[in-house]
Amino acid sequence: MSDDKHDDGSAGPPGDAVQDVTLGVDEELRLEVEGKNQIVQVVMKDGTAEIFGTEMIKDTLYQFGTGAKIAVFTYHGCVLQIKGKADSVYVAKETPMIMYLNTHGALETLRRSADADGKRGPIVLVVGAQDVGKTTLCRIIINYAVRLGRRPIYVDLDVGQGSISVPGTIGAMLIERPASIEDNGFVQQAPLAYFLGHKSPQNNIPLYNTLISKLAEVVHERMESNRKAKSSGVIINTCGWVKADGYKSITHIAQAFEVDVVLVLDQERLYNDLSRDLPSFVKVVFLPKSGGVGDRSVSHRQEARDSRIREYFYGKPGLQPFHPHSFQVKLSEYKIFKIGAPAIPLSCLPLGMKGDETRTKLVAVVNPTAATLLHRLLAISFATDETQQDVIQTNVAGFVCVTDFDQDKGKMTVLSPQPGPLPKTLLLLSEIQFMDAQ
Ligand SMILES: Nc1ncnc2c1ncn2[C@@H]1O[C@H](COP(=O)(O)OP(=O)(O)OP(=O)(O)O)[C@@H](O)[C@H]1O
Repeated sequence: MSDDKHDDGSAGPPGDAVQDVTLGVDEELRLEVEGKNQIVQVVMKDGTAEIFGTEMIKDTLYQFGTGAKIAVFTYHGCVLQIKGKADSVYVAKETPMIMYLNTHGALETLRRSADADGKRGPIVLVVGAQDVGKTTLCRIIINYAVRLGRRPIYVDLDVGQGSISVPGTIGAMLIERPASIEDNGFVQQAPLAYFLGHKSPQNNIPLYNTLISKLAEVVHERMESNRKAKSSGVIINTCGWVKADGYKSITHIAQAFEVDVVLVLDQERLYNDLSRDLPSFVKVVFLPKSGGVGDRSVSHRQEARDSRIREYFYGKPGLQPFHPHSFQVKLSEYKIFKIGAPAIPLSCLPLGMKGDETRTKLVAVVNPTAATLLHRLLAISFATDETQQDVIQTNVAGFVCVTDFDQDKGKMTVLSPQPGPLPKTLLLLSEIQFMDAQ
């Protein structure tokens, strides 16, 4: 790596170091930005390169802010210019990218035969422990498919990070163009989101499994109604919950979505267990993780969750900002529910009732207090009647955050992406909190 400083007058904080980096065939530059308010700029000056499957455009400036952890990979070699102070910048010669590309090639073969036979394209499940690069692998193979003109459906079941809506939801969306490099994700067009209300599926497993079955049903319907989506198939991202109930949940997902291919990242035991337990027509494939993916601490995950919610309301930092609205709503005009009564010992349940049933029960939040609502996210449900079945199995329109509560006046102030009034009157209380410190 050469490290020559120069001052060409282009964008970037003055006085920052400029590095020119030449990458050879199949090499990757890994870059991490940790410091507060730090920005690193990357320009590809020559050759070809991509960031998690999205092609970089020559002589275009890409900016990465605090928390960015990216890899610029090249199949044919390139020259990059990096400006600004990154906390870690290094070139890796060993990457699993060729294996990921081959996986894409195999999926593309399945898509081609689906096209020819008028059948469904591959339904692919990506599994592995936490922090092995599942979301990144999904992004790479979706980008490769979209670059060939495919329109796959992306399903995100990772409630902890919630890349399709906010944390605490699972969802799906049709992908029509590659992920944005700077926005660090796919453009959200009419995403379909279902409400769990917890940051981990373990907090309400029966509800999580019910939502998965419902989402699978809707995704299958959407595939049938869109020829291109049908042959392009589905890519499903999961959370890193792989043991005991987590393993059962993976097999439930595989069954509900009628998965054809499972990509197991990094864990041989999981690969062996799934190869043994899933039907023989399901192809289970083991893939190594990238050396660039590192473990994230609990606090780092919490920060990632907070910044995902902040982005939902305010947009990505440093990029085109959103302008959320803040307004008061009268509590008497809305009905607030939470899903799931506390678990009751089996011996105390009425005859014939299963323990699981209490966990999907709709519980009205009557006379809420500041302690119940303040800083909580509320989902706005599209449900048209207040039956448990309808509310649980209906997708949500979006979210607001309660920023103030006036018990005497019976009003709360909400932060909302849209101006008031709220489009629906049925609200669902999430356990997830957000401190609006803009
Ligand atoms: N090759 C790479 N080089 C550097 N950073 C990478 C690379 N691949 C992925 N990352 C970064 O590693 C972090 C974790 O990756 P990712 O979110 O894909 O893991 P995950 O398994 O989905 O995590 P989770 O368990 O939270 O679902 C992300 O910030 C991602 O940008």
